[in-house]
This record gives sequence, structure tokens and C-alpha cells, in this order.
Amino acid sequence: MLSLIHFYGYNIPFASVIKFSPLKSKTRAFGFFEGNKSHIKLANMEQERVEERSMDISLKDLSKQLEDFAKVRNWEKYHSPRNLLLAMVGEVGELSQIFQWRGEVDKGLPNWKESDKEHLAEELSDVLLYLIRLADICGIDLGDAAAKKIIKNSIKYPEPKVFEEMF
Ligand SMILES: Nc1ccn([C@H]2C[C@H](O)[C@@H](COP(=O)(O)OP(=O)(O)OP(=O)(O)O)O2)c(=O)n1
Repeated sequence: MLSLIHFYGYNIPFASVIKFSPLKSKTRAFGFFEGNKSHIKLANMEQERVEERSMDISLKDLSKQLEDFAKVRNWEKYHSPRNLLLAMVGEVGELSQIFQWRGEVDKGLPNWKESDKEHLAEELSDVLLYLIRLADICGIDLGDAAAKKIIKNSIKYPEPKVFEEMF
């Protein structure tokens, strides 16, 4: 017989607790709850909506989410350009620590543990989120600026001509 764990009034099959991954399956795990309650379906729909949206999320979306995040916590007073820059540099340090003392790392990180990859994804995200917030607070449209910079780069570093590629 499947063993059940009691959690906030719900009986959860033990197997689903083992599968539980806090990063990806937070609400999907609710689908394993006993019964057919409508809020379970809603939780699953919300999870699907978040996963769909995260596939093509824009810098503007992230910027708005960060603005709301700071607003509801009354943290706007801390989000000055200088504080955000220092916070971002701190996160770059945390990102660097992941690679520290490992020697050269193969592309795709084939020999890394899943937990190390998840940690890397989190630190990369922290750097990106502070960068986006910094740009927003400085009144810079980062998507627009980055697209313009790519064009500028291609003018500064033109593609090699065909005969140059032959030699
Ligand atoms: N004043 C703050 C504090 C945090 N954050 C957000 C942006 C980052 O994505 C994340 C950073 O949170 P932490 O400072 O807790 O840093 P870590 O998540 O890296 O935790 P730790 O340093 O314990 O590993 O939270 C924010 O927007 N404004």
C-alpha cells in the first residue's frame, strides 16, 4: 500500500515528496494530493502559466516584476543606483565562487551535479536581476540599449570577407 504523509490537512503520497523539487515542481506537487479539489487544479494551472511565461519572458517583464517586488516590501529606498551596483558586484562574486578552484570547465557542464547547476542558475539570475533593476533605476531601457550595442559592435568588428576566411 502507498504510504501517505500528513501535511496541512492533506495526505500526500510519500513518492511525491521524494520527487519534490523546490525550484520547478513547487505547485505541481499539489497535483499529487488526494481528491479532486478545484484549488489543486488552479495551483497546477498557475504553475503551467508561470512555466509558459518564463519561456519568453522579456527584460521589461522582469523589470516590472522587480519594481513590484521592491514596492510591496517598501524597499525602493534601498534600490539606489550605487546600492544596486554594489549588490550586483556581490552577486558576481558569488557567481565566481562556483567556478573557483575547479580548473577549466567543459561547455554544458557535463560533469556537474544537478544541485551545482541549480546554484549556478540562481547566481546568474541574481546578477541579471540586479543589472535589470540598476538599468531601470537609471532610466535606461536595457533591451533597447543592448540591441543598439550589438549593431555598434558589428560595425566596429565587421564580418570577415570570404577570401580572408580561406587563409
Ligand atoms: N534589497 C534587496 C535584496 C534582495 N533582492 C533580490 C534580488 C536578488 O535576486 C536576490 C538577492 O537575495 P540575497 O541578498 O538573499 O542573496 P542570495 O539569494 O544570493 O542569498 P545568499 O547570499 O544567502 O546566497 O533578492 C532585492 O531585489 N533587493
